[in-house]
Amino acid sequence: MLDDGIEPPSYALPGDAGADLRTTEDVVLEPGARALVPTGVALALPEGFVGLVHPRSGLAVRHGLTLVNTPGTIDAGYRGEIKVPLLNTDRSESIHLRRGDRIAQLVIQQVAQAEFVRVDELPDSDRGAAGFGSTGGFGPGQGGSTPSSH
Ligand SMILES: O=c1ccn([C@H]2C[C@H](O)[C@@H](COP(=O)(O)OP(=O)(O)OP(=O)(O)O)O2)c(=O)[nH]1
Ligand SMILES: [Mg+2]
Repeated sequence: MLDDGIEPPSYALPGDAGADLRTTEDVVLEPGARALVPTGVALALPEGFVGLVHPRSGLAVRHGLTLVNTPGTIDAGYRGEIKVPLLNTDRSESIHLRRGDRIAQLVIQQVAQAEFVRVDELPDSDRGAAGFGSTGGFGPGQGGSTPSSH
């Protein structure tokens, strides 16, 4: 920890995927504003792992708080302080965060590294090159389910 007054990342409940990260600073985010917020945490993740910084859904739903770059990528070799680019998506309410508040969550995963090579052709697949809504969306004419009217 880079800040002894701040709790290390912690899992709120046994089995949780995300360990909560806290802000070391009081922060006020005006509607639409963003701020790079320090967490007081620096890590040495083993090679082959990544830290992904995700928003907390409660703060997202209640206040519109999200991360500009969600999920943020913490490389295994990064030794600096984890910082979180917060964004207040609410159009009218500002968000007031206090030092020690849990602002985001860190999910640690194993990652594969690829070797990228040039080829003339790719092997066939069911999807092929179809994407970007090719299987349908929502609403009339989108090939998906139609929401009930209200
Ligand atoms: O939300 C984030 C995202 C990244 N980082 C740190 C850890 C990460 O290893 C480093 C680089 O992040 P990223 O690769 O996403 O940024 P970049 O713009 O590609 O910078 P770089 O050129 O340093 O890789 O910044 C954070 O502290 N918080
Ligand atoms: Mg990078």
